Amino acid sequence: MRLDLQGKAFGPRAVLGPLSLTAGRGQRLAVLGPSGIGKSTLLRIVAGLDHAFAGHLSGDDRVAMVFQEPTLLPWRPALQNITIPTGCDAATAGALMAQVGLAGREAQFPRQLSLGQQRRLALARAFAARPDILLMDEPFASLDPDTADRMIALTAGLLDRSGAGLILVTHDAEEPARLGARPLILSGSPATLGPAPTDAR
Ligand SMILES: Nc1ncnc2c1ncn2[C@@H]1O[C@H](COP(=O)(O)OP(=O)(O)OP(=O)(O)O)[C@@H](O)[C@H]1O
Repeated sequence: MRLDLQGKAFGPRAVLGPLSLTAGRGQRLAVLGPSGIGKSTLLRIVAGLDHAFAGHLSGDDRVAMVFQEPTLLPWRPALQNITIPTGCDAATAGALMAQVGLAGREAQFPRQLSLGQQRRLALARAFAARPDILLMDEPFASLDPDTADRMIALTAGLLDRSGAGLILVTHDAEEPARLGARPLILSGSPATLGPAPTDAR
């Protein structure tokens, strides 16, 4: 995947300036920056969810997105929350549920799961789509520290096993290292991408 962005505006407001970003299998990147700088906007462009920008997105990598909110189907049991959106078979979905510690909960509905369990289900669903690049938008925010730790470890393990690349959007300066991701900072107005200060030393 390669994004050559000339600019992205919402109405008269230029949010993102010229920047380039490349990602692929096995490559892990993290995009950091203050609230409102344009991190989610950048990720939505990379995901192909926002086409209203000046520039060019190329590559045929398969992407899967994990949002901060689990965005599950409330009236479908956990297993079908994986099989329906991704088209994967029940055995694959069940194996992924086991890998994220949800074995035995296949028939439960999202409201019967804790927030941490719902997030893990959303993580399993993302990997069921067999992505070349996993896109994550603040996936560990508003979890208690132990639950966040567990989810970070699960994500790292699933990335290792699948070989998928990662673009992580986060506020947390420690998460990139914990996932082995190269930190990039979004800054300025309109915002552009640069290496994190520790990277530049
Ligand atoms: N659909 C939209 N219409 C108009 N403005 C928008 C839209 N989406 C985002 N913006 C604006 O673009 C800017 C960047 O938003 P974005 O959500 O990408 O920032 P962010 O860095 O992800 O913020 P946060 O860390 O708080 O999630 C913000 O000023 C926001 O208000």
